[in-house]
Amino acid sequence: MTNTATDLRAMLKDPSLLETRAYVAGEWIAADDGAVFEVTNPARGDVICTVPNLGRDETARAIAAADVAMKDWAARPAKERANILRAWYNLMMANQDDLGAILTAEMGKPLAEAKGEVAYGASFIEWFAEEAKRVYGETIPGHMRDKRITVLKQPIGVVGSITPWNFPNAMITRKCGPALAAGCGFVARPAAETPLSALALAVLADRAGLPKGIFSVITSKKSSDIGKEFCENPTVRKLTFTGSTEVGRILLKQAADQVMKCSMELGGNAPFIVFDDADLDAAVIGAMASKFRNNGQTCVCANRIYVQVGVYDAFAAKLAAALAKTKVGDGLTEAVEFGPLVNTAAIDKVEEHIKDAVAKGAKILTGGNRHALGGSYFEPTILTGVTQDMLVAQEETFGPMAPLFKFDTEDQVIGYANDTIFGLAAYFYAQNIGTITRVQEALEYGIVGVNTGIISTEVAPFGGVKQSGLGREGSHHGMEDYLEMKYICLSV
Ligand SMILES: NC(=O)C1=CN([C@@H]2O[C@H](COP(=O)(O)OP(=O)(O)OC[C@H]3O[C@@H](n4cnc5c(N)ncnc54)[C@H](OP(=O)(O)O)[C@@H]3O)[C@@H](O)[C@H]2O)C=CC1
Ligand SMILES: O=C(O)[C@H](O)CS(=O)(=O)O
Repeated sequence: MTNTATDLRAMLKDPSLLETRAYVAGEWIAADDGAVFEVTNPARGDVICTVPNLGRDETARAIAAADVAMKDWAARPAKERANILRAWYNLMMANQDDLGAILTAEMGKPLAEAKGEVAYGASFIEWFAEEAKRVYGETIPGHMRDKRITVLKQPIGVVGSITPWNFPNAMITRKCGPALAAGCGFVARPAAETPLSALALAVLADRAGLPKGIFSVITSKKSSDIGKEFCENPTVRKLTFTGSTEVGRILLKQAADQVMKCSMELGGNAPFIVFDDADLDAAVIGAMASKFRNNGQTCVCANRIYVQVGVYDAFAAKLAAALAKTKVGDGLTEAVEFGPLVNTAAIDKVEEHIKDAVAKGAKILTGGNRHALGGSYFEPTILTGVTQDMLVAQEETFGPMAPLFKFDTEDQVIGYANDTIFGLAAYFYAQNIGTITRVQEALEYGIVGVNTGIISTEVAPFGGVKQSGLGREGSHHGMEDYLEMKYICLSV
């Protein structure tokens, strides 16, 4: 093993996808002041490359270019936009291996999972290429003899986008797909930890024929200045954000000054409930998928696992046995289920939750320590005897730690599950149709998985209630966040 930059370039079929300049107004640029910041590989701790550290001036230029470009882009026939988006989708899938390798290098998720994210991300471009052709208005019977009423759907305008490091490909395409399909201009600011996936998408966007200026990628070490430019620049009509509820609140406050339309995909605290009559083997498969996907660094992952008293011990033993078959390592060089966490700060949160739970009576069934590989690797962990008074019941762990809570009755576990400010995803396993009907209705969440631990798809409306967000992404509903409705009253 040499270093990531050398190994990565050797892996890539198309090394030009490892782009290290920012993409602004259709040009590949450095920062105005020449500043750069490092992009590191969390699996090895080495520096992959540097990218430009852009600020508000470069962001303002990207916004202005998007505004100019969208005049023609929005005026094109929808099928023209659809065809270009479809060409972009085709290029993403044709370069899936390379995009996956770049994603693993900068974020750490194992290569198989990274390639899966590329396909998931591409599916939003494919889906919204089709939705572009179905932005329908309506006519309404007039309220007076001489009145004719129509309703138009028009692109909302230039969109500012801020996304997290945990899905550095799909979180961008889940936003730019509908925005570009609707005819909007789009300025993306990816997380500082993971700019390379966004830049690779821009390389392919250019090749697909997206008009210069309609899509820009702002790389920056800090995001707060970029966020302020998005919120204060009068040309920006929409802010779309995926990340923590804490930052979502900051952005909503900033966006209020211009009464800016916002889409917010925020934090979660997903309950995963196993009833006595559940298919336990299926529930274990679901828990492994939901809890440990992306090393638990997922807003919809199971954060609290509630197991009914009659099957608690059996479920715990089966889950531990399944976990024992998994492998931790560098996702670029070997087939593993667990890579490193994105950084060592992420480990601090996991350790804090474990320490707090054990201090309050929980037991470590497996794992519980930093991994022997060092760096930001952590042992996949299961805790038993977890209770509602522990930190993990109220905060996202965002790491490979499965806390098992015990419950007695349906009413009790619904109360536990809903006792949080979050409302993104929830899951439960049961066979009785009465239980299923009552529980799916009683859970206060935007997404409910019934006898499944994976709910992510481009065809369904993804989003949360309470403090997990505003709006929906994916499905035909996903277009609405990037359209304005215009009511025309014609007097004849
Ligand atoms: N609902 C959903 O679909 C998802 C929700 N999340 C949530 O995100 C969190 C984990 O991701 P994480 O990246 O740590 O979340 P953060 O909220 O810390 O960061 C998300 C993005 O916001 C940027 N950011 C941070 N502070 C500001 C600010 N003041 N103004 C503008 N932008 C800012 C970050 O930039 P930088 O990091 O470069 O500083 C990053 O690009 C978890 O809570 C998770 O639940 C994650 C993915 C999906
Ligand atoms: O970042 C996340 O957690 C994603 O929203 C999860 S998903 O869309 O891949 O389910």
